[in-house]
Amino acid sequence: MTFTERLREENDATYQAIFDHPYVQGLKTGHVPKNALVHYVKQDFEYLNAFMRVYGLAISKCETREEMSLFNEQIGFVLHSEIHPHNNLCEVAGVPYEELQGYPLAPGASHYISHMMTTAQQGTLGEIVAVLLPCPWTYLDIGERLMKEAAPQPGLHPFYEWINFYGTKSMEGVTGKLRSWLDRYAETASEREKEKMRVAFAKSCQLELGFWEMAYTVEEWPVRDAVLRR
Ligand SMILES: Cc1ncc(C[n+]2csc(CCO)c2C)c(N)n1
Repeated sequence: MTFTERLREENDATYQAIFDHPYVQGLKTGHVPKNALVHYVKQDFEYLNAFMRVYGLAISKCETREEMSLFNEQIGFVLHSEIHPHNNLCEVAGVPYEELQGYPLAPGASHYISHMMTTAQQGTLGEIVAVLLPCPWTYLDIGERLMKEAAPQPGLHPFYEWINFYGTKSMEGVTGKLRSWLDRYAETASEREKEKMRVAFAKSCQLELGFWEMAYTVEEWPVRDAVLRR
């Protein structure tokens, strides 16, 4: 069993809980409350900014052009392609994308980003890939299962674009590349480093679940007005 196969197996219950989450089930049936769509896009816009910064920190630790190229490619993908699924959710919510940018992070999103940033600042490249991998991998899992179970048709299913984006080749490509790099890093990592990779990966899986919950419950800080909009 490869290192990443083991990670997938160890976190199977979390993957399943993500798929069963009412937000994801709503994407399947085509019914997600408007305020949950809006909150998700606001938070995810900021999450993607943080994700690119983490790739930037990863580049600062690369020793080869091949590694630099992998992370550089991914920054381009987030910048230019991840806007499509966001646009789909905005269209269903009936709110322009531009209105959902620049909001403060809600607790769940903040927690996830802090976990990624801390790992990026303190960890090895292997730990950084481990912290990032659940992001494409849990979305690929959701996308593939929704493609099968909802079999969405263009023009008929409101979330066709979203499901199609995450359930097809490009997500498989990103996930496969990050997995093969992580498997490679694990081959030469010490037991202690591998343990850190396992913890980083497991926490990110849990925080992915937390992100859906944050969006579904429209989670805010306890004293809302005390957190200023940037
Ligand atoms: C909370 C959250 N988790 C995962 C994704 C999906 N995603 C974000 S960046 C990226 C590309 C990785 O290089 C992918 C697949 C998301 N949008 N929001």
